[in-house]
Amino acid sequence: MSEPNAQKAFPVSWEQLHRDTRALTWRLTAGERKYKAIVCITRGGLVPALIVARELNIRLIDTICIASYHDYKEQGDSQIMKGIGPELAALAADGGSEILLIDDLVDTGKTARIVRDMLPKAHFATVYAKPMGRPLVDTFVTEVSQDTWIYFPWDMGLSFVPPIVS
Ligand SMILES: O=P(O)(O)OC[C@H]1O[C@H](OP(=O)(O)OP(=O)(O)O)[C@H](O)[C@@H]1O
Ligand code: HPA
Ligand SMILES: [Mg+2]
Repeated sequence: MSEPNAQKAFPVSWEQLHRDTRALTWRLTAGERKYKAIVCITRGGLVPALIVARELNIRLIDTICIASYHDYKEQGDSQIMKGIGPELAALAADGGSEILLIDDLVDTGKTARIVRDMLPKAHFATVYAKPMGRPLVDTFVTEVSQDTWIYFPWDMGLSFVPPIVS
């Protein structure tokens, strides 16, 4: 689990996230598997899922709603607020072999473990991964160290930066 005072910061712009998610999609197309539906883990998986769905021309998209970080950077108990819907019941029946699970990142792997238990045969893809969660992900793009905090564009805004030399 990331500490509140992670040593390193890894800020990601909208453009970089778009590029990295496209790179994730290229990796996904390198395999033989074809997917009939995307299940994204809210909320962080929503933006990557949009981009992957557009690139793979998948229009059947569902969510698993999990909240595990209730305060800024502090991990609380995981809470499943919504599972997959009845429309995907047939696809989920064999464990989800034709389902692509998408999240923005794996950190400790706690969220990944929950969704893997729900859909053990689904392909689990994230844009970013930290070492603790990495073994739980099938495909990802960029690994950062465990003591790095990834700042997503929806959590940031433009602000003044003081000069290096003042
Ligand atoms: O590997 P873990 O230690 O479980 O951490 C990874 C999860 O934490 C974040 O979600 P969060 O629960 O903060 O909710 P959010 O997606 O709504 O921001 C992130 O989007 C992943 O889903
Ligand atoms: O590094 C992170 N950044 C943003 N959200 C997160 N949730 C778990 N780890 C992270
Ligand atoms: Mg999340």
